[in-house]
Amino acid sequence: MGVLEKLSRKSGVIVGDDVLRLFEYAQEKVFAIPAINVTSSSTAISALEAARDQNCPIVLQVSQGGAAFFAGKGVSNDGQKASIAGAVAAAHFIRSIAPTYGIPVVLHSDHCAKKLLPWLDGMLDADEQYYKIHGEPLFSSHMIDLSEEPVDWNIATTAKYLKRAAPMKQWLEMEIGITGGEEDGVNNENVDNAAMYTQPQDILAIHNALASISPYFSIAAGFGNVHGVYKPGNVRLHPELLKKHQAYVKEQTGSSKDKPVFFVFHGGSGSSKEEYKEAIGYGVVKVNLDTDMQYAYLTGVRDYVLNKQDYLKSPVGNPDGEDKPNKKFFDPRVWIREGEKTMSKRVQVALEDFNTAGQL
Ligand SMILES: O=C(CO)COP(=O)(O)O
Ligand SMILES: O=C[C@H](O)COP(=O)(O)O
Ligand SMILES: [Zn+2]
Ligand SMILES: [Zn+2]
Repeated sequence: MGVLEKLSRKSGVIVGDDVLRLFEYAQEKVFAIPAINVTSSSTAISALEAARDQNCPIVLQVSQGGAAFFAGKGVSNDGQKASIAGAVAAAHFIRSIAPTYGIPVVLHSDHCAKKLLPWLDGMLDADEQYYKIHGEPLFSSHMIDLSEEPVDWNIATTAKYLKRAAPMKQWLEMEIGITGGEEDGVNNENVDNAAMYTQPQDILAIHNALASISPYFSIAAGFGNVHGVYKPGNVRLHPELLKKHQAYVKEQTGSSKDKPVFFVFHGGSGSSKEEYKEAIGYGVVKVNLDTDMQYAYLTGVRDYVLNKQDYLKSPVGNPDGEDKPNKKFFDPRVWIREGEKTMSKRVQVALEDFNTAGQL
């Protein structure tokens, strides 16, 4: 008995009502799905492998910069061309490989600020083209992040995008309240403290505006979240705000649900198990993790290179003999694999922390 019973597609990229059912089930069983930022086939499979081994669903997401990296840093990103092409390529790769891992996968795109909207427009064009052929969008979901703009404009523009996504039953995640730290080169390190903590009235206004269009949306509400990892004590999270938002929306809308809102936890790296647990208890269904994964991937590669340095200094010749070839040490499948293993282990820790493990 698990989430697979609720899903029409049990393996590979899921869309539409399956995404809704997955998040509903997560709220009911009080777990969240880690959303792992992927920038390559290698990081994508590291996350898939972890979810397969823990028998659970996973969200894979590409940021605007990550998508450009997928396309290749040597490609011009004028007009978001590289970010669009890279996101589409990542989506096709993930769609093609995910069934091999035998788990449901949500295919998502991360923060899209106002100046990056041409990127989202380009992905939506690809979704609509895919929909014409396959009856479903290429991506399960996208994020729009107009949290730095005036609230009214944020809500009205998000609603416009949800209207475009709705006929495809595509999920849209939006942001209100600014996530601190850095994202896509936008520095929010000195942002006004109050702007980082969302007000319940804003959540209600969003809920009312979006629920009348489509049920397929979630809110990344600021509760002190910060991207990146900092010295302990520098970030103060207030997940209890999410509890207040749920109670306020329930009271104001007369909803029969105790958790009428699907929340997303941004800046998941560096938080404590207690913070995750509390936030998940208040209806967080997705926790974004990037920085911890970047570091985990590095450690495997770093330790390999440091431990094997005498075998990596030249193509031939190592401590075992000056004529010994080093090919089996510098083959990228060997050292990149070490990064995959350490990243995969870190994803597994998240799957346990968020109570995702074993939920299939
Ligand atoms: O929120 C994130 C991506 O949107 C990830 O944040 P971290 O890098 O802090 O894990
Ligand atoms: O926004 C948060 C994610 O960590 C994405 O980061 P990025 O823009 O450096 O790829
Ligand atoms: Zn943001
Ligand atoms: Zn984020």
